[in-house]
Amino acid sequence: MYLKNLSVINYKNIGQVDLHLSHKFNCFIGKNGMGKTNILDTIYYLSFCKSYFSSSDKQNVMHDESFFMLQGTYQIGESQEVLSCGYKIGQKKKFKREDREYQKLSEHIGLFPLVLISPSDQNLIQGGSEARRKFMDGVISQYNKGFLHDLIAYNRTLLQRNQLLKQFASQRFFDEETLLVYDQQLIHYGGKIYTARANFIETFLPIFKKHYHFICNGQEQVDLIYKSALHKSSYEVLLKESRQKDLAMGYTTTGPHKDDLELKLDDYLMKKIGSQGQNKSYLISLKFAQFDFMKHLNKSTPILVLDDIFDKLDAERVEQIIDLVSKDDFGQIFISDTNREHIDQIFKKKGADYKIFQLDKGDVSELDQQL
Ligand SMILES: Nc1ncnc2c1ncn2[C@@H]1O[C@H](COP(=O)(O)OP(=O)(O)OP(=O)(O)O)[C@@H](O)[C@H]1O
Repeated sequence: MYLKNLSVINYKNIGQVDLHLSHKFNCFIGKNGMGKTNILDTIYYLSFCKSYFSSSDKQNVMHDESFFMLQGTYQIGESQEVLSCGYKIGQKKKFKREDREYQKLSEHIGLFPLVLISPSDQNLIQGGSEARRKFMDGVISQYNKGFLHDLIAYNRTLLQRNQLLKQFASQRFFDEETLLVYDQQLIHYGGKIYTARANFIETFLPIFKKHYHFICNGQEQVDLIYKSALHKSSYEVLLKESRQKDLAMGYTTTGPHKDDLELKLDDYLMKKIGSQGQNKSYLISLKFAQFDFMKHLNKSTPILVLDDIFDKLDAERVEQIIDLVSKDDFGQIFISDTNREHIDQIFKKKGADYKIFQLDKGDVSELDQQL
């Protein structure tokens, strides 16, 4: 599957654009703030029915305009499919596959798989544990349909249990029976979440290591360690042990909602010692492993979107990455960069099929390839 044509009207600073794309590499180059990320975001949007960067659709409409339109024509084997999304400020967005409008946008997720890597993903390494739980849960949800349901049920129960604990504290009473009902539900769903995450990391780790080794040319050792209080005791025991603490604090202090994924580089915490280039290589390897996972599960090669990933990487690592994604394991790739020189040279060397587009204040023009 690949995106053959892309049309955009009024999406952020992109006024009107119609692009015919390469089935392999498409590079968007231009100075800072010209709209490279915005174009990549429209491609993400067509796969996920939302922007990667802004949670409100109103923010995605070009200033002083009232709507945006996106349309993508995908080549899938011998046939073509058109996805389109229209949003008018103040109205519900309309997302269509061919001419059929989705009633539930969740039906669309996963059908046009895509993996995006952006500088904002650094949060996965530098941020708190929530970002890493989200990453694990996001990948698991793509292949384990029951997982999302368990996660939602767990979070809902957690919220209710926390409200109850707060009530106990503020109204100075204690109702063990109700607390135990919530405990039973947390134990049920929490146990499933824990098992799913543990199994996931076991399978994911060797794939991640393989990618990191390739990118850094085998010079550094990496590890991912799933941290959970449930390693030591059952959730039932943990909840009993922490009850007094929970009552004092007014919230649930232990459980899978506190899990983390420790990211290690040569036995040290990545967050503490990673250079900017190592951080980037780490992030790319995590996302490439996610790509492998999705490809295997969907039996369809995801589109890969690389937003500004080469900055801070040395020439050797850039070449290793391009080498890797040039292989047939990867399908269509979108890249943004401020500098065309190395991109042209590397693709020439690889003999890859590619197109280069120049972004200038939201206008896009296709450039001739350099000889
Ligand atoms: N709703 C909007 N309407 C008009 N312009 C917008 C809107 N939202 C964002 N912009 C503009 O989009 C530009 C940023 O575009 P983008 O993030 O795609 O840049 P970029 O080319 O990726 O830059 P960099 O190389 O710095 O990452 C900014 O100039 C910003 O003002």
